[in-house]
Amino acid sequence: HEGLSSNVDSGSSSGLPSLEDGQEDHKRFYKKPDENDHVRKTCKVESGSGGTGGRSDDACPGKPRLVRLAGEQVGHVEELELVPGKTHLLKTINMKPVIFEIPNFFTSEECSHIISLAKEQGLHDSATKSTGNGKGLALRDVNGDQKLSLRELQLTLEDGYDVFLDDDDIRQMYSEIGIDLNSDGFLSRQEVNGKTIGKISTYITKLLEEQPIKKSRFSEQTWIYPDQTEDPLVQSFQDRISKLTQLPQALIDKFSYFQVVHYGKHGHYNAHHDSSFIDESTCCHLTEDKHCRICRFMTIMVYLNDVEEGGETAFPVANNETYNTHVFRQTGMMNLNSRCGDSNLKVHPQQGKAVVWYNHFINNSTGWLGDVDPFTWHGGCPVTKGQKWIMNRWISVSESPDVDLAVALP
Ligand SMILES: O=C(O)CCC(=O)C(=O)O
Ligand SMILES: [Fe+2]
Repeated sequence: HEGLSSNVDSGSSSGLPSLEDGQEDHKRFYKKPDENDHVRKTCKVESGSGGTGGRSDDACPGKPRLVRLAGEQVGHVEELELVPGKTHLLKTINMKPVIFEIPNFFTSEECSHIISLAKEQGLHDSATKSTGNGKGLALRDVNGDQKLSLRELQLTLEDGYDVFLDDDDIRQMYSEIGIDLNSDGFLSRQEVNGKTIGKISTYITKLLEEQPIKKSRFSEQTWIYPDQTEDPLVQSFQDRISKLTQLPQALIDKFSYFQVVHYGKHGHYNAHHDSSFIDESTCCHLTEDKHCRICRFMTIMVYLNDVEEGGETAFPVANNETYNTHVFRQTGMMNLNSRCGDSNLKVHPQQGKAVVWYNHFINNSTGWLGDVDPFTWHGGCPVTKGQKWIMNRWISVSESPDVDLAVALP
């Protein structure tokens, strides 16, 4: 069976490196604003870039760079003309990580229109990770005491199945499948045998069918592909994104699809990063290629309705000076379904409002995709009354401008 002691939670074994694991960009980024060299306010769009040129900056003419809007400070407001003849306000609501709000990014008619497009297409249950067959389940004896506590079993399942259980759920499972016979709340080496993982696996698969609320993400979704629709709003959305982000048009055009998500009662999405940590050994996703990791430089999320109660977007570690990945995970803070109240920042849903943030820093030497900003952990709090509709638009970027900007568009 799986060796209990060999699965110490080292953060990186779970695919979630700690801040210490090579996270350098955040240290550079979150220093005094005047020393901040990641935000290039001086760079200009090259004339005639026509979808292939990137942005350059005065210090480095001709070299394309990604750009991040500075934010300046909480409360800062900038006027933007995202739609001809209309003014939108870009409000800085947080600096670590940098988060913006744009009220009325969509009108209420536009929101309803997008909801109808999604309904016409039909929505499907959202899944984050496949529930697997339990074969890869790595028992997480975090403290190395050769037995698994209730919390350690929860962590094991959070990794293996994307299911978030509490102590009572685990006890119930033990009693139903007949393990932990002495009911001490620990699984010792003697209590774990070759059949244990299979029994747990079967139990969890059934439980998720019966109680989807235990999933990491409880919602339904669909994707809308602008290049497959003549819809004028979808085209105008592309335009707004381009004006807002000031990123090369090629990036905006390349992955233009967006996701519409619907949460019913108890719908939620536990804390996650929208992108993946840099890993030299894997490619950034350029297509739906499952081998590559997801690289989403930026998130633009829009609330499509007013939620009667709950459904805030929570940033549990925003501004947390003592943030540490291991502590965050092990204390169950990812579980927004039950811990939303402990979040440092919560954005209230409001129809038409966009929330915008950068999942990555800019790598200072390449000018392109840098580390993930670990402070961007976020998720959707449970909807306690009514329902919630959102749309997600991610700006995907690979490690290199040569790849991203060279793509000839049809
Ligand atoms: O529902 C929310 O407020 C957050 C959704 C989210 O983070 C996502 O879909 O990636
Ligand atoms: Fe997200």
